Amino acid sequence: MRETVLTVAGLKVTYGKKEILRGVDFTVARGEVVTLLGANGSGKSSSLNAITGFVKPVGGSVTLEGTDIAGLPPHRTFAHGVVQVSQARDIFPDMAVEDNLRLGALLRREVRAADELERVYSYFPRLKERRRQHARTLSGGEQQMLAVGRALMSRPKIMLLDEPSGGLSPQFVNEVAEIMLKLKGDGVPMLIVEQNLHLAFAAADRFIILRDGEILEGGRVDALPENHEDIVRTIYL
Ligand SMILES: Nc1ncnc2c1ncn2[C@@H]1O[C@H](COP(=O)(O)OP(=O)(O)OP(=O)(O)O)[C@@H](O)[C@H]1O
Repeated sequence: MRETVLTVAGLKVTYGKKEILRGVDFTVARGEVVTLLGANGSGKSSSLNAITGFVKPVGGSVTLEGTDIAGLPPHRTFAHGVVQVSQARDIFPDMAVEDNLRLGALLRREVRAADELERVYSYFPRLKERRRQHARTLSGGEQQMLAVGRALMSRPKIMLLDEPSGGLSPQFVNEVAEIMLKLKGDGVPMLIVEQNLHLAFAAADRFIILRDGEILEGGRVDALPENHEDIVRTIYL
């Protein structure tokens, strides 16, 4: 059994009176990639945001390597080693690629930016070639690389990815799949929310299906049949 990195137990989120997460439980082990699936509005992004601290849960616990981080604000969960890459790819368009990357190492005291830059550039040589360019001059796929690269700069204990394929053309979706496989090969634990099942299953070891803020089903990706029709039906019907 691999050691558990993240344990989410009984996680509850409400917006006003509306219950969005009604007690969600799951774990992510060291080196494991888990994908969180579900129809629109089932609570996938809310789960990530409640772990990172963008949304404060009203119940339950979030434990990172034995430390309860539930309810901490994002800069504190980040300092503990949780990093989220969001759909909006919130990079700074008018800053150079390298300056965007360096921001990723701030707030993580144990991390040396120079070492991490070399590591990120070895992942993404294209970012090294473009390190002096403004981030806005990068292609969509390269901007996604930059967002992931910046997240890696903090040497995260776990990386949360919200729709890494969001808004990208099919050509770039393949690039994102390659990035995720590289990270997985390097043992970075990941929790991925992704509508594109092909992409989600390309990297994930396990899947979890949310419906109306509860876990409906889960299992190992390698135990799924070749065509995913049943899963699609479970998710959307
Ligand atoms: N800040 C907010 N205030 C009020 N309601 C919200 C807020 N954020 C999300 N919701 C609602 O909570 C529910 C769950 O949203 P969430 O974004 O977690 O779902 P999701 O599974 O990620 O959906 P999608 O695939 O559409 O992004 C939705 O009904 C959404 O409208």
